[in-house]
Amino acid sequence: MTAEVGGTPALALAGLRIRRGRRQTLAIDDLVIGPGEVVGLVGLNGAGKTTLLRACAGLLAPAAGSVRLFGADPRAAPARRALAYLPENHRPMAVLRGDHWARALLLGHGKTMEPTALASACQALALDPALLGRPVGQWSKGGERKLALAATLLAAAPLTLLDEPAAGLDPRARVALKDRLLAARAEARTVVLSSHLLADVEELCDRLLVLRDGTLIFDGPPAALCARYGGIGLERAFLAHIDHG
Ligand SMILES: Nc1ncnc2c1ncn2[C@@H]1O[C@H](COP(=O)(O)OP(=O)(O)OP(=O)(O)O)[C@@H](O)[C@H]1O
Repeated sequence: MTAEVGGTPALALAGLRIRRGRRQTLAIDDLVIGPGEVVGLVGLNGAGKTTLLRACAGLLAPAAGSVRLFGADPRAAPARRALAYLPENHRPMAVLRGDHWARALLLGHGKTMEPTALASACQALALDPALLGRPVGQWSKGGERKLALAATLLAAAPLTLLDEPAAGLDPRARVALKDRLLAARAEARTVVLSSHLLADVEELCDRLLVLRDGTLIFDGPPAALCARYGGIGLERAFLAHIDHG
């Protein structure tokens, strides 16, 4: 467990157990994320990253234990107001215009949409705001992802959970996303993001969580994991830890 940075933790898990049928898919005994931390969640396919993020967002009922967002149950109104969550494969109805979808996403986070702010948020993610008046079904998948990210980040929630935010983005958009996340970090917002891109996690995150088979096997700065394996680089250190840690 890492101590909270100050005040109420943004996220606190205790004795958490998530099951699918009779199978346990997640077991986290103790995890505290303080306000202002930017945390990278990594693990091989099926390790439990999405399950953990969904549990934090209050979308999975724990078989045991608790999840607290700023001290509140994630399904309670105060926690919902503090949270912005973008799932991995969030797809809109194809007939929805981009700006209408963005409005719906923001409403879901309790925010109203300022058209100029949305246009700037799109530009900041290398998305042409001229697309906003067109049905999303006519956009590329990367365009949809950029819009979903723009609206989620525009919510400026105290806690943002992003499931593989960079998946499907081109290099320009990925760099733009990293700049937006670095800006969120500078504003002391708490962000937890899952990713398979270890270099991005190393660049963005103060803290790395490594999941293996639904359990947390590393919690600390990315540099500490590299140092443990003799400075072989984060990706190789991650794999060494998965295999032997
Ligand atoms: N709908 C489902 N029904 C049953 N089991 C599921 C379902 N979704 C995920 N699981 C199982 O839960 C475990 C964790 O899956 P999860 O999707 O959380 O992993 P992940 O780390 O996000 O994987 P990936 O990197 O592939 O996205 C896996 O064993 C997976 O098979």
